[in-house]
Amino acid sequence: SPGRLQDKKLKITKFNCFAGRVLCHLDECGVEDINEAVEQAKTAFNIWGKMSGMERARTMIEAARIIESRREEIAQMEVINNGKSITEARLDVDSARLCIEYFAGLASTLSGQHVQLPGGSFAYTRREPLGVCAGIGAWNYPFQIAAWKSAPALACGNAMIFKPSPVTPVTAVLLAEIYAQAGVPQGLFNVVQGGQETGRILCQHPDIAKVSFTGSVPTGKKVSLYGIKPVTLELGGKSPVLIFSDCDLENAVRGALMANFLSQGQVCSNGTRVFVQKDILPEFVKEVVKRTKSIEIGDPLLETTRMGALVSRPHLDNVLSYVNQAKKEGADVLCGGEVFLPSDPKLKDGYYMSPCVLGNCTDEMTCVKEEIFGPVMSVLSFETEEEALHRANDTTLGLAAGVFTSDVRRAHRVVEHLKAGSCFINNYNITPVEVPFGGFKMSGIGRENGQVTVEYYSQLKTVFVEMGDVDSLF
Ligand SMILES: NC(=O)c1ccc[n+]([C@@H]2O[C@H](COP(=O)([O-])OP(=O)(O)OC[C@H]3O[C@@H](n4cnc5c(N)ncnc54)[C@H](O)[C@@H]3O)[C@@H](O)[C@H]2O)c1
Ligand SMILES: O=CCc1c[nH]cn1
Repeated sequence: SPGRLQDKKLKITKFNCFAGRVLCHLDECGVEDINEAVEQAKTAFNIWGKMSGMERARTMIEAARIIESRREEIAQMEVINNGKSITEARLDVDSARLCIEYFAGLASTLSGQHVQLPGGSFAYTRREPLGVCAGIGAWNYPFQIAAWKSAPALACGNAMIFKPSPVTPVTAVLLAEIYAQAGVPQGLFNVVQGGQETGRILCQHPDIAKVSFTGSVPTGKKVSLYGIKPVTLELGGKSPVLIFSDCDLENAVRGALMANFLSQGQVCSNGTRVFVQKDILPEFVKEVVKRTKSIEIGDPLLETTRMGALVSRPHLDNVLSYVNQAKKEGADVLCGGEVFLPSDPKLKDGYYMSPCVLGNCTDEMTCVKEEIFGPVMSVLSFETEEEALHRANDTTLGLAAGVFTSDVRRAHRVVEHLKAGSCFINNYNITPVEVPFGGFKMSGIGRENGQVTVEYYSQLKTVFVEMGDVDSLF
């Protein structure tokens, strides 16, 4: 309601990441707005939660169809929202659509179990929705995260109130429009805008049954303490990629680039610690540096661009400060790591930098220990499999890990010992919606995508049915 929002004092200023200009101002939602969204969601849930899975699926499939028909418009809006290249933004829109299609397919499969008990009695289980769920998004995949959270929530019969990051507030609103156009009950998927205070109010609301959060470890810790309600936490990473000398080098180089430079390096699962077996290190580094230097940086709306702008000026400054710190600690900047000025004068205030490869890295360096969340790859060398595994696992995080080798036995032996929720063999950073995604250790709790996610958006009710008399002890 615009009338209500105009009363709010706190404002979000959204910048266009690739030109550095003010894009819009938004009012932060407060208690009243959130109460209103929750009331609407409860009303919608009373309708949606009672529908059959097939009925819900039909509406969700319509939402997926609308996304497909608006693909280019959403992708262009995501470029303005986030700064990533149009090529990647289109893939994000596709992933959002596929996720909605996938969970629409699962909606009618939700079922329980029948258990026979003595004397003809029996019990059965029912998988029931939780109610009104909160989704909190990070800024790196704004549209996709909103879909990855809402699709399983809605498929299981829940309502969702979604709060995007204030850094990228725009495209989640398009998803709300699309669900409404597809015919979900009014308020079933609503968007509230704001930062940490809005997020806190939303998560702590007594009628919010579950929180699904994507963001940093420190914020995730706060969210996990908000109350006795189920939480899914998709947090940060500092993931390792192990490149053995028996690998297909061409694929290992491609994999290392995919592990570091998608979305300007702003990907939670990025494999930023690249461990390379000593005997192939010179060859690997030469090829990685050559290809990194040839990455086309600039206007993210151009088809030829492969790296757009980082998400904000403060974030760019932070990433550059990590590169400086790495230099001070003895790493070699093999390429990049500098502010990039596009030739188009309209883009001169955008947040661009050249992708960076750091050589001569050691495990103690800040660039190897901390999540930089920018286009900075740290290359380390190792000699034995045992050593590489020990060093790869020597972190409090455990989101993802990769291994490149042609030895099938080594590949499976290594992933068995890697302490990470998503492991890749001879590839990196693919996220098909049919498979679960999520972290070990401090990288998170729970999973997104795949069949298992149904368990995180529903609750199991057990019903005991007595067919005889009550055998009372009294
Ligand atoms: N594992 C994953 O799937 C995944 C995906 C994307 C990003 N990430 C992680 O997210 C981080 C970058 O994103 P970010 O900077 O937006 O993270 P962030 O933790 O700063 O913010 C995430 C969201 O939480 C909200 N928030 C902040 N304080 C809150 C509070 N006290 N209560 C409730 N909500 C609050 C923010 O407004 C934002 O919407 C990185 O660490 C990255 O690894 C993880
Ligand atoms: O950023 C981490 C991986 C991901 C992609 N989409 C949502 N999360």
